[in-house]
Amino acid sequence: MALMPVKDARQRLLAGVAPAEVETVLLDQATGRTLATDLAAKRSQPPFPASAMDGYAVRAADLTDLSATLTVIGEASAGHGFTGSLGPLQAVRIFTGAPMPDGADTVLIQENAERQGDKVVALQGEPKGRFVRPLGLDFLEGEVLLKAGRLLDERALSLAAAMNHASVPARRKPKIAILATGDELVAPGKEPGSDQIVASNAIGLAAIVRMAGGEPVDLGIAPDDLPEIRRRIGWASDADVVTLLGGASVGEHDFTQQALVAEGFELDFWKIAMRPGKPLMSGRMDGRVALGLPGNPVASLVCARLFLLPLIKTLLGQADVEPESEAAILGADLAANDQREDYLRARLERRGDAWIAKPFETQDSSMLALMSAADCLVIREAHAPAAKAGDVCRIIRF
Ligand SMILES: Nc1nc2c(c(=O)[nH]1)N[C@H]1C(S)=C(S)[C@@H](COP(=O)(O)OP(=O)(O)OC[C@H]3O[C@@H](n4cnc5c(N)ncnc54)[C@H](O)[C@@H]3O)O[C@H]1N2
Ligand code: MOO
Repeated sequence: MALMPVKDARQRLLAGVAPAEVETVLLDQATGRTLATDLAAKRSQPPFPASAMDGYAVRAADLTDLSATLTVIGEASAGHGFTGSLGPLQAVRIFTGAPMPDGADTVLIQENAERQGDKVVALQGEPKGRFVRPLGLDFLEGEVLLKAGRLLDERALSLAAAMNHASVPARRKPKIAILATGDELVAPGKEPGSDQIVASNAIGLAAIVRMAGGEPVDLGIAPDDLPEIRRRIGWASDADVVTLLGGASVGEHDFTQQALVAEGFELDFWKIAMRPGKPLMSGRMDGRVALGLPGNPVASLVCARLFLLPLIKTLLGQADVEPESEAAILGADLAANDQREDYLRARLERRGDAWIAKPFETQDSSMLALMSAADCLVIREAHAPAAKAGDVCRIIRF
């Protein structure tokens, strides 16, 4: 049976997924959230023509004759404007950020002025408007500066504050329930039995969810037992996405699919043309998504990056949800590929202007140490012909 191509599977997973609801979030709580609606400036910045330097507010025309002496009639500093008006051959001592006094059009910086008592002499002329920031130089009231779908990072949040928003409309954090399955699993820090290993996938998944702006909901570890897996899926009735780890393959202890269907999810796809990640599965119920990730730890993390991450971004209403890839130079020969699109763990090295991606010789999907040592994934398309070191390839950086 032909396996479903990775791109088709992702398209199907994301089709019809609506963004989560909007909530109002205080700016200092909004880091990493996603803006839900366009945001317009409530004020102009600067709200007045302002000095960009420390010096003297003057009229440029008065500096054409350098023998002229100007009289200092007052002072303007940030937060304390000069209330009067400046006439010919007058100057106001001014500091960075202060409003320009009426009548002044130029700032003479103090390095280019000689002050004696209440008099000041210019050491050089200045063009009109020098060192003056016009009203609205940064932005004008009413301008839409942040678009819906924008990730609220330090730049967006500073701008929202400058626009005089104390809070922003943001998408609710999508709830991503995570259930590990397998008789062999014990939680990190516990003593595994002789046939057991430590469960690692849920920890990595939760990290990806948090970094993407979602809220992980830990459903713990279920044994390979259908009723218990179903019971735990039931705990997640308010989750946007239910993620099951392991049990996705064809073995007699693989219950993921059965459990999801028994809980009312309609299976959308199962098995894709991807390595690692072949047994990936997705289902739907009333707008909620179920994702069955393969148990092999590397497969689980690669699938999370390629499927869960775009899903969370879609739930957050972000625009560019597809995994970002870039060109690099292959650092090793590779054999022709089969029908599964391959995501090879690789090291990245800078050589001159180019990035060289060297896949590890071993690509077993159980090997977390190599996964954590990798800088990127090299993408090998399905049926790609053999490639040589020095060929161009595409990579996804970590
Ligand atoms: N006959 C076939 N066998 C397998 C196929 C196949 O097509 N035909 N596919 C293989 C591929 S590819 C993968 S990937 C695995 C995935 O199988 P499952 O999703 O059913 O995963 P499990 O069997 O439950 O576990 C696989 C492996 O991963 C370990 N594991 C599971 N959960 C965790 C966890 N939370 N943390 C750490 N490690 C975990 C588990 O102990 C197993 O070693 O199937 C192949 N088989
Ligand atoms: O595709 Mo599995 O994910 O080879 O390990």
